[in-house]
Amino acid sequence: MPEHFKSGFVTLVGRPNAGKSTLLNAIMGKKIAITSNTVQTTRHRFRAVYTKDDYQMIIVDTPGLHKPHDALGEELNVSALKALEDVDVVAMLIDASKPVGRGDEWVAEQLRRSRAKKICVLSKTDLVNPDQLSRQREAAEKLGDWDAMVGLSSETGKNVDAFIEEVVFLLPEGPAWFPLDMETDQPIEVVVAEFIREKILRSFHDEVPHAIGVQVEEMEYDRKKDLHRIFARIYVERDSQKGIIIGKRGAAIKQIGTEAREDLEQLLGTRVFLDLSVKVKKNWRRDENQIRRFGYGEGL
Ligand SMILES: Nc1nc2c(ncn2[C@@H]2O[C@H](COP(=O)(O)OP(=O)(O)OP(=O)(O)O)[C@@H](O)[C@H]2O)c(=O)[nH]1
Repeated sequence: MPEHFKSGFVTLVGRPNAGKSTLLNAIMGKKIAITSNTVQTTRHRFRAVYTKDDYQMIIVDTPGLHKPHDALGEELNVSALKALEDVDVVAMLIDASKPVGRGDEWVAEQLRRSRAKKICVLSKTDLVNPDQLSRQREAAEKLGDWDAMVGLSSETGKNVDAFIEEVVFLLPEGPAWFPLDMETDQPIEVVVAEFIREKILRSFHDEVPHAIGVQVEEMEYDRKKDLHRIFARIYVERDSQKGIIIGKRGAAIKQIGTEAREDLEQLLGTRVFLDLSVKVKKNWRRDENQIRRFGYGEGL
C-alpha cells in the first residue's frame, strides 16, 4: 500500500430524483445501482467500493429523504439519516434544472448535524445553460457551509473526474477498508433483483409505482454452458397489479424479461436464462418483516 494511501466513506444525499444513483454509476464506470424517473427508486443502503492506486472511496448511496407514508417509507428515512453519521464526506446533490426548494433546504438542514466534510454537487448540468447554472450556484451557496462545490453531468460525464478529485482531497489517510477488487457489498442476488425491479419501474411509471418487490428465488451457474439460470418472483399488492405486470397474453412480463436479461448478461458476463413469475402479497409494504426479507431499507 502506498505511504499516503487515502480511504473513507462518502455518502450521496439529496432529494429523490436528484441523480444520486446515476452519479454512483458514473463514478464506477459501470452500472451497479438502478435508476429511474420514478421518485424513491433506491430502497437499499448500498455501498459501492471504488479503488485506485492511491485511494479507496466507499460510496454509500442512500434512499432519498422524504416524508414517510408507510412502513417502507419510514425505513427509508432511517437509512438516509443514518448514512449521515460516521462518514468522512457528504455530497449533497441539487438538481441544477429544478428550482432550489423546501426539499433541498430540509436535506441541507439535516446535514448540519454531520461532522463530515461537505460537497455541494449541482447535478444534471447538461440540462441548463451557463446563466441558469450560475443562479443555481448562488442559491446553493446559501444552503450550507460547503467545503467544495462542483457542477457536473453524470449523463455526459462532464466534471465527474473533478468531483472524484474533490472527494479524494477531503478523504483522510488510512488503509483500504475493503478488498481491492470488491465493487459492492450487496449479495449478487440483491443486485440482480434490483435490476429486474428497475425494468418494471421504467415500464409502468405510475401504474404500479411502489407496490412491487422482487426476490431472486434461485440462481445457479452452469459452467459448461457459461450460463446463469435465474428464477425471480415479482411481488405485487393487488390482483389488478398482477394483471398489469403480466400484460395481454404475457406481453408485458416478456418485455421486462428481455430488457432485464440484457443488463444481467452485462453484469454477470455470461449468458442468462431468466424465469419471472408474479405473486400477489397483500399489503407487503406495511409488513416490516417482508421489507427486511426483500432486503430493503435498513434490513441489510
Ligand atoms: N439529463 C440528465 N439526467 C440525469 C442526470 N443524472 C441523473 N439523471 C436522470 O434523473 C433521473 C433520476 O436519477 P437517479 O440517479 O435515479 O436519482 P436518485 O437521486 O438516485 O433518485 P432516488 O432513488 O429517487 O433517490 C433518472 O431518470 C436519470 O436518468 C444527468 O446528469 N443528466
